[in-house]
Amino acid sequence: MTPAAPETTGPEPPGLVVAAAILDDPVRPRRLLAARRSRPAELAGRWEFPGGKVEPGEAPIDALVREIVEELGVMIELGTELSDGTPWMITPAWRLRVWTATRADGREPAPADSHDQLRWLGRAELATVDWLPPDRPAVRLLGALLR
Ligand SMILES: Nc1nc2c([nH]c(=O)n2[C@H]2C[C@H](O)[C@@H](COP(=O)(O)OP(=O)(O)OP(=O)(O)O)O2)c(=O)[nH]1
Repeated sequence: MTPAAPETTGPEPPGLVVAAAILDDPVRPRRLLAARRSRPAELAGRWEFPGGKVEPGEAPIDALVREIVEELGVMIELGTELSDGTPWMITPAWRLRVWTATRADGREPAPADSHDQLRWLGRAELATVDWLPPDRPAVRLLGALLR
């Protein structure tokens, strides 16, 4: 019988990417904010939910609020988690969690370094941008949420 491998040599747990599906209104959402990546080269031009990687020791929700301030210059208030306990796979090493959100201050989101374009998409426009593949299940759920 092969002895069990010591736990310390087990695979690393996947890292977590957190992202926000920012809606124009918390009660009657009609539009979703999509962001076009400006980097790295292999992802530039693809559309996503703004967000980023959770740092070691950081709570996912804190990471998400931090990333949105850095990337768009706005404070958000989080709604429900679309991934609902089952993060979506990005690669074997990375998982994606997505929350709905709305703006908590009166500011209009503006792209910094990570994105070169933002677009508020209505339900009928959701399929008009080239979403990163891991985002597509969330985009489908949002299609049912928008009026
Ligand atoms: N931010 C974001 N990343 C996504 C989404 N969907 C998806 O597959 N990803 C992938 C793209 C990247 O490989 C990875 C996130 O990397 P990132 O570059 O946004 O993270 P970060 O801001 O923390 O930047 P860094 O530490 O890599 O410089 O997850 C999404 O909706 N939002």
